Amino acid sequence: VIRLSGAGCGRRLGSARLGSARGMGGPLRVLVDMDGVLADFEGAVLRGFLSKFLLPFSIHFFWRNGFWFCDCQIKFLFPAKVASIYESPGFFLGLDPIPGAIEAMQEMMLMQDTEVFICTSPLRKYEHCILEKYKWVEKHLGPEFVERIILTRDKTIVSADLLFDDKDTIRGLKSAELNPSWEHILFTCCHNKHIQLKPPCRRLLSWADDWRAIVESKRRK
Ligand SMILES: Cc1cn([C@H]2C[C@H](OP(=O)(O)O)[C@@H](CO)O2)c(=O)[nH]c1=O
Ligand SMILES: [Mg+2]
Repeated sequence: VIRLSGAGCGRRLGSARLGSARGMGGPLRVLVDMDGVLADFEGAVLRGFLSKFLLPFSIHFFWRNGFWFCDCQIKFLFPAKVASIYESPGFFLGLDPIPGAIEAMQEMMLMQDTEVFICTSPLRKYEHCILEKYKWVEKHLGPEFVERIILTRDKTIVSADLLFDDKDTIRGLKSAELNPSWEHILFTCCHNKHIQLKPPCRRLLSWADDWRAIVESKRRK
């Protein structure tokens, strides 16, 4: 294993491993984040906030006149109210799939020499989150994907070649791996689209973007 150090994408470059993330052999391993990549967390927060906390007419007025509140603003302005939305029963199960996500996962699952896992973190207040994430996967992707869920608060310790995740900085716990084995591909979401990535960090604009080229780029030369 040749360890490269270097910053980027909010994490240090992982080790440049010969072959795939597991040494010379084995299929290419792809981790796909759930919220913000497969399931539309941000859209549900925004809709939930608007329906639950009727915006005063004035904000509606601004709303109608183009002064949009995006989820980042409402999260900043009303954190407790926003938390009450995503901590409520049914929130995670009710999330809409991100456009193209289901089709992409089904295709990735069938790719030669490739294995895909859903790598997702639970909320600290996990009562509803965990079961509903599993139910969501079964509902939208089927039982074979439920077998492929990796639930962790620390994604840095999971060994893989690629991680598609909407978080700009993937932090682990105290024992976090400073050089995760995977390359983090930033999946574009409303909260990260303004971020200028430093090369060689890469971004996937949506599932309509060329995710297949990114996967193929990791195959052993
Ligand atoms: C609080 C919060 C959580 N989440 C998601 C991220 C994690 O899921 P995932 O790892 O699938 O992206 C989960 C726990 O933090 O909730 C958001 O996407 N936005 C938020 O504002
Ligand atoms: Mg996410």
